[in-house]
Amino acid sequence: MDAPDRLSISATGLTRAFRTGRGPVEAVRGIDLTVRAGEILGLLGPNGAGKTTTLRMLTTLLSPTGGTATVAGHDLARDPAGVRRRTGYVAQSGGVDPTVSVREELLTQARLYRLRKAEAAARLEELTLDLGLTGLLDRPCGALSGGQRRRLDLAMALTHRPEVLFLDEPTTGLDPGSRADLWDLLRRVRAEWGTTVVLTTHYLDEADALADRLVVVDRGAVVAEGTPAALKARHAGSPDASLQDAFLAITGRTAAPRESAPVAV
Ligand SMILES: Nc1ncnc2c1ncn2[C@@H]1O[C@H](COP(=O)(O)OP(=O)(O)OP(=O)(O)O)[C@@H](O)[C@H]1O
Repeated sequence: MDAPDRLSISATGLTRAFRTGRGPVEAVRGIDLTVRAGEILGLLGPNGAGKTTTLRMLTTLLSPTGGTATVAGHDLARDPAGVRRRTGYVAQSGGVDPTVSVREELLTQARLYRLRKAEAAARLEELTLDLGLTGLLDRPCGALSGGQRRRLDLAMALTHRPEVLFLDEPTTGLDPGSRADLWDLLRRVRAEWGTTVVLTTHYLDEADALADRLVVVDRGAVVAEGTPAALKARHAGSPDASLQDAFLAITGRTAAPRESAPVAV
């Protein structure tokens, strides 16, 4: 595996403002971030904190309006193609074609990354086994369950063996069993390939169980960072306290996703 101190991501003053009809929105205001190779980093924050905007910048989908970053050894502004070659991204809602089979979708992805035919077939077999997609290859993507669909999204993002994998709320909407399966998968990907993983989540149990280190973002800026135990000790009084309490102390809000807001009956 990589030397422990090698950095996969180093961002300084990363900023993104949007112009809107109601004036400028500063979605991300000067985020500094370092992620070590092989680390699993959890990006937490209340709704609208700037997590997705940060991931979209680090994956080259959105240009920063300020700041610099190096991702997997490539400069974000000077070499976006280099960044794209070495990173994978699972967005909140992946764009697979519901009518196309899982096999076809994976092979198309392999072609997009210019894998040769034999290489693509070998990678397909490997990813199918690793991500538990055996038996699903001839199914249309639209017929997959939520958990199966996330595994396909993950397989697609891993097709080109990226050094860094970005995941935006990968387990939102999954049942507890499928969530735990995905955590195991991510741990396995990291262990086998040394992949660096950066994920956003609103589930604090997930952040606690999976992430080596957490960065809490609020109103576009980093407001706390550390291991789950360190954040609990520093902000909730004890390493055995709950991450919910630490998050509440840091941001003044709960981490609940928008759709889980209480519904009046
Ligand atoms: N294209 C855009 N145009 C205008 N404002 C935007 C745009 N994209 C994001 N924003 C705003 O930037 C802020 C940060 O949004 P972002 O989606 O990054 O937050 P988030 O932390 O991912 O939130 P959530 O947890 O709800 O997904 C929000 O106020 C959002 O409304």
